[in-house]
Amino acid sequence: MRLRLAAVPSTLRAPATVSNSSGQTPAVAPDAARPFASALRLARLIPLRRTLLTLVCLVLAGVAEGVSLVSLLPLITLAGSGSGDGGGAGKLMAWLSSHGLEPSIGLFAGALVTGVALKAALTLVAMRHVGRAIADVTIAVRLQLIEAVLNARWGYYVRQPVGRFSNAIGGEASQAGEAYNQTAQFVADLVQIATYLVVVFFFSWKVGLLSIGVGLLMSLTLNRFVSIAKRTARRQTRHVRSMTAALTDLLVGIKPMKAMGRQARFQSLFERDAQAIRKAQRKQAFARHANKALQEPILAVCLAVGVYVALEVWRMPPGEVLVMTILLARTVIAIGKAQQGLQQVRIAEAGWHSVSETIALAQAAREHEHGGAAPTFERGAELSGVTFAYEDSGAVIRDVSFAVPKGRITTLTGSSGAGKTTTVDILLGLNEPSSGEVLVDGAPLARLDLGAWRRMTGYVPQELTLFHDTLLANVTLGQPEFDRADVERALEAAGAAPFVRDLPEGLDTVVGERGARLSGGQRQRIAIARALVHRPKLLILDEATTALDPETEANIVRNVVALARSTGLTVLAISHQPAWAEAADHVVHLAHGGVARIDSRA
Ligand SMILES: Nc1ncnc2c1ncn2[C@@H]1O[C@H](COP(=O)(O)OP(=O)(O)OP(=O)(O)O)[C@@H](O)[C@H]1O
Repeated sequence: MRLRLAAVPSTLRAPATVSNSSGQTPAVAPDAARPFASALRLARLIPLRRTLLTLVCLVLAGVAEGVSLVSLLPLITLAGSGSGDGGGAGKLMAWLSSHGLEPSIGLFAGALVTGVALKAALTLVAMRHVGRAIADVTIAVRLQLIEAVLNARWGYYVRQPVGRFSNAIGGEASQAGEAYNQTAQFVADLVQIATYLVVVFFFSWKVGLLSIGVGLLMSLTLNRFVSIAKRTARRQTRHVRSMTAALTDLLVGIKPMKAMGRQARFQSLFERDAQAIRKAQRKQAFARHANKALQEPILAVCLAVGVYVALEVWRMPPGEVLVMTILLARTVIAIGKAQQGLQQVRIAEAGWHSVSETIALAQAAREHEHGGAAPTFERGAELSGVTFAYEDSGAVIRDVSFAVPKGRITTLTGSSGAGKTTTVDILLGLNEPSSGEVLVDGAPLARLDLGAWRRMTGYVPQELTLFHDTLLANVTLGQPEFDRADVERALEAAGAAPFVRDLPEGLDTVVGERGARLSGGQRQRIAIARALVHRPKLLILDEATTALDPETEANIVRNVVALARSTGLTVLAISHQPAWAEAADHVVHLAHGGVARIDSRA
């Protein structure tokens, strides 16, 4: 089954950037100022062997290209004059002769062709590894994000706009792969430049220095466009993230807006982001083209100066000057290509930085579910003197104490905002009390295995969400250990069996986006079945029957009471409905954040 990440509460207008609970960007957030830092962090996501193999292939490709370049000068010299001279070509031919290799056009032409062919083959192998690495990086980032997000504390979800995750898992994760790709290309460009420089220095240190000077001049002149591309890419990523978050929120709550004909108003919300994205894209395109376009004039000027200096000042032989010109041109072109590559790295990094910030924030909010003692549930649970305050607010509940005895039905009631849901969240360990404690069979929840405790419970929230999937998958939550018989038993207890039987496709009916193809009451009954299918020891219902007619509600209450009496199921129901108060063994009245009174059945 394909269940999506559960929708979580979010604000309509998402902030463009987020911080952790203390308002700080976490220490693990990427530092874009350090060159190659991002590439190293990306490389850690894939096997080291692959990165090393890629680097080795690139370096060997550089050596092969060096061999072909070194062969070029004597080849031209031999073709022109038939003999070597006192320059670099002459030295090379003398060295070859002293090692028993007779310099000839055939030898150098063979070396040239072999070098070029080897370079092409090795580059192909390197890029094949890069291709695999891109796929590995992208999937590793996605899995890391999913793992981090699913294991974060409850408070984290409340603060995050859900669209941030959709954006991160899609476009931004792909950009992480692209950042790796561009960095690999950039490294290949650097190896090529190094090869050219070695060859140039081999023939003439003066031309070597000239090449470095030209390269530096080109880098300094064009670096501004790299910075512009980096800045605009980051701005674009931020606004796309903000836009996606806002649109996701809007779509989740589109029904009332459509019903009231107010959706058009919200279009203006996207205007600011759309304008900012347009501006950033324009600037980025300009920076990319300017970087490319300015390289040719710089190259032409440098070549003209270089040829003039070589011929008129250094009085180099014309054959050698011709080869040097070729080498200088290729070096400068390679530097220009590397400059463009760096620009692409900076652009792709923006998405990678954004997704890694999302991962870092989720990891910083990691919940440690496991590690404590395995809980038992023989006597029941208890809140003992619990006080709790949300961030930046006063205490929502104060000194709350009551028991949820095993096999009994406890109803929690109180006015809106009294703190009922907050209390249940504390019982489930979703929120930690500021003082006081939750006890399960007398053991503090803080010392128990939270995951095991939660697996003992069935929970139906106030704002329930069904997934765009079949009824079967919605009840089992995709867990294969539950068969159709388990699901039918749960549907029966939840009072959903009759309407499911009437559906043409029964359990295989797809319920639509957030269960939109079912009525509110039908959705509630499916959610109750979902909470019962794994035979929990504690069933928590947060206003779970509010959408039902009194008869259907009474039927469900009867079923749940029968389950409690026959199986020892413990029930905690938040409800204002008389049916739950009448069925309860204990009714806990919350008022102004405290327990006003507890009514117990004689
Ligand atoms: N995530 C949150 N951050 C800050 N304040 C919150 C948060 N959730 C709830 N509150 C506040 O805590 C108080 C109690 O909310 P809670 O949802 O527990 O009330 P309730 O009794 O369940 O209300 P209702 O019957 O309306 O569902 C309210 O004042 C609410 O505004």
